[in-house]
Amino acid sequence: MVADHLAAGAAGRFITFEGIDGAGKSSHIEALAEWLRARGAEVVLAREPGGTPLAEKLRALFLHESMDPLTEALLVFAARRDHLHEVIEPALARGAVVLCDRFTDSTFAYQGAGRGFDLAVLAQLETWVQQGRQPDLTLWFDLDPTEAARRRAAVRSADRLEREDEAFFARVRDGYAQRAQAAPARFVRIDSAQTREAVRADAIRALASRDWFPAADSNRNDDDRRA
Ligand SMILES: Nc1ncnc2c1ncn2[C@@H]1O[C@H](COP(=O)(O)OP(=O)(O)O)[C@@H](O)[C@H]1O
Ligand SMILES: Cc1cn([C@H]2C[C@H](O)[C@@H](COP(=O)(O)OP(=O)(O)O)O2)c(=O)[nH]c1=O
Repeated sequence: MVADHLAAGAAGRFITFEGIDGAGKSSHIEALAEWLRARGAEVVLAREPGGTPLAEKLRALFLHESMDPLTEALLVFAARRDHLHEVIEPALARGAVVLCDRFTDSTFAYQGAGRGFDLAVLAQLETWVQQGRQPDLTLWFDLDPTEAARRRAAVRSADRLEREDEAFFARVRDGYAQRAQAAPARFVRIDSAQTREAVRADAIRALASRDWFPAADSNRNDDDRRA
């Protein structure tokens, strides 16, 4: 059970990456993982929907089959439940840093704000599935939908959600803004219209500002430093 891990006192950090498709979040996850490893962290890379064999099967259904918004929500939360149980909670319990490409803010933004699905039902599913688990930090890569569509078109063919129009992505973006406003201590907004280098620097600054990850040198004890 998820709750068993929580009861054991999870020591790790759970960091999520959010934004509309094409905003640039996936481009920076590996660099942030390297930054964390340089500070001695065990890093677990994850994505949603997906991250376990079962959740990856649900991801394939979710991305390629038509379905109504409740079915979408149930599928992503089913995948999330398996992912939490099999990967995220055990990793946090052993002190790892989990970097997850999308999590429940995506559900509120896409199924809630984008599709117009009932936010109260999503909140109920969130409670059942997560049992109190929330990200410690969420990096929101924020980009204008027109520019995001341009970036996507340059590099990949669209899946079912990416074929939605710009009005849909404008609503999804508003959905993120609402989630950020409701949880300002957890969210850091990153201006993704900047160059890749500037976006990466902002993302690293957001991690560094938390004081959770001391530089490798400061892990040494005083005797080491005097030597
Ligand atoms: N700051 C940036 N400026 C211009 N292009 C970018 C920037 N960041 C990412 N890209 C490009 O935009 C595309 C989408 O980026 P990606 O990281 O896959 O977005 P996401 O994971 O948010 O959907 C990729 O081709 C990527 O190289
Ligand atoms: C996690 C999640 C993703 N999604 C959507 C957002 C994306 O369009 C799609 C797959 O996410 P992702 O693999 O992150 O796509 P990308 O690399 O293009 O950002 O699933 C939801 O609609 N609800 C959710 O709860």
